[in-house]
Amino acid sequence: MTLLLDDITLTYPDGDGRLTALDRVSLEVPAGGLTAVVGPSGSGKSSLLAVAATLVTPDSGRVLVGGVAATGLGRADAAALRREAIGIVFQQPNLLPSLTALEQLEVMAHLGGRRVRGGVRARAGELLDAVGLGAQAHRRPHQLSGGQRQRVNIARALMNEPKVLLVDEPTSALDHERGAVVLELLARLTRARGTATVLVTHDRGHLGVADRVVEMVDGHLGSVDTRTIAG
Ligand SMILES: Nc1ncnc2c1ncn2[C@@H]1O[C@H](COP(=O)(O)OP(=O)(O)OP(=O)(O)O)[C@@H](O)[C@H]1O
Repeated sequence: MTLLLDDITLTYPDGDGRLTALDRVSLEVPAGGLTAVVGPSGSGKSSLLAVAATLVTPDSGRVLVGGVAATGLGRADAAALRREAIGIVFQQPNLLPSLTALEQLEVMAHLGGRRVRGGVRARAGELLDAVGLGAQAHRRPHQLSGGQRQRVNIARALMNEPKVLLVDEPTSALDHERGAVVLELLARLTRARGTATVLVTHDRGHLGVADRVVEMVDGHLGSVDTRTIAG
């Protein structure tokens, strides 16, 4: 199993007590699988992604990335694991304004501190082709549409060949049609590149692209029958 969350409990300080954001949550995502997480506001979806990304340490439970324990690591080891094995796509692309699409990807490889097979530039160009932006490789963010920026964001997250791809509301700034293009792309890349992908989304209209849909309710995770929410 490429991403395994095992019996995760996460609490936050809340006045005199603690608020339980994740209550004994377990989730398995295989290589090449896309799991969508839906659920009401405040149900714990972002907390789940933050724990999977090793950005937040749970009170109890284990996170395994490619069979390697990601919980209980020191700060430096957790940062190295994130750089090498985890790609993160946030809601807002946060591209660097002065860099071209190609350069946004190249920077990631240098931050990763390792040689990318076939050369950094070649890989960046290949990923931009894969997200349909080969012709826009030399444009800066202000010369791209919102959907195109989000596609650069996804390509950038894949630059260091992560095992796990964590994606938070990638379509929130896009209309339905452009959102559909981004999610179909995500599903295709997940299968082609064998990432274990977790997608948090409010948008139930596009869940057909997922292999599996789970629902967070009040910190608990349950399965959803996609046939009941398709369309
Ligand atoms: N840093 C924090 N400190 C205290 N409480 C927090 C913190 N972050 C989140 N929470 C609380 O934990 C619960 C889960 O929040 P979380 O952000 O994971 O939900 P969500 O499902 O992602 O919500 P949304 O869809 O609105 O983004 C909420 O009750 C929230 O208020």
